[in-house]
Amino acid sequence: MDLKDHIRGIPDFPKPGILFYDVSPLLAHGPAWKTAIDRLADAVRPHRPDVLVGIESRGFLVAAPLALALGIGFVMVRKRGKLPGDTVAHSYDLEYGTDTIEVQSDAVKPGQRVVVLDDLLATGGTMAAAVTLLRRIGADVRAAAFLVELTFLNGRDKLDVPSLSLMAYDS
Ligand SMILES: O=P(O)(O)OC[C@H]1O[C@H](OP(=O)(O)OP(=O)(O)O)[C@H](O)[C@@H]1O
Ligand SMILES: Nc1ncnc2[nH]cnc12
Repeated sequence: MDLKDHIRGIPDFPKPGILFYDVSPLLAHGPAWKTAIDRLADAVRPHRPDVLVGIESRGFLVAAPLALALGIGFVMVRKRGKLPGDTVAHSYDLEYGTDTIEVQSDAVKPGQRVVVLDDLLATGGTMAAAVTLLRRIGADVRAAAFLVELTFLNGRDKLDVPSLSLMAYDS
């Protein structure tokens, strides 16, 4: 099955000049979505994660079912101000703006092996910020994984962990 058949490119969203890669059709198609999670499970399993981390919000859609498929726990990295209790935060640049993400300080036990999930790798700013945060709370970050990678933005150059993606676009 070609998963790219279920990704839609929408020009000029959220601002002129950006081609938005929309994963909604993939999520809405049961067999394609199951295939995507199965393929990610096969790619992520060799990294032997103790826990998966998802980045709000589209990263949650990937990490939660994948954690269930692998039989391991799921931890949330959220946008600023959403998580209760003691948190650590990190700000970063996006392809179309800036943002801040947070994680609860006790979300991961020191030395736990984690793989971080997001729907899409663009400039890499979001994932690099998540890796920084997770290390600050003691995580052993083993890999980053995505449904879609925009290779022309060279996001993986910002990451010092192995980066896995199911679909790559070069423009
Ligand atoms: O590699 P980068 O340039 O950092 O961009 C990728 C990030 O941008 C999108 O999230 P967005 O902040 O738009 O939020 P959303 O998941 O809530 O839609 C996407 O889901 C990634 O998290
Ligand atoms: N071009 C893009 N399409 C979809 N999500 C994105 N997140 C950052 N850049 C994006």
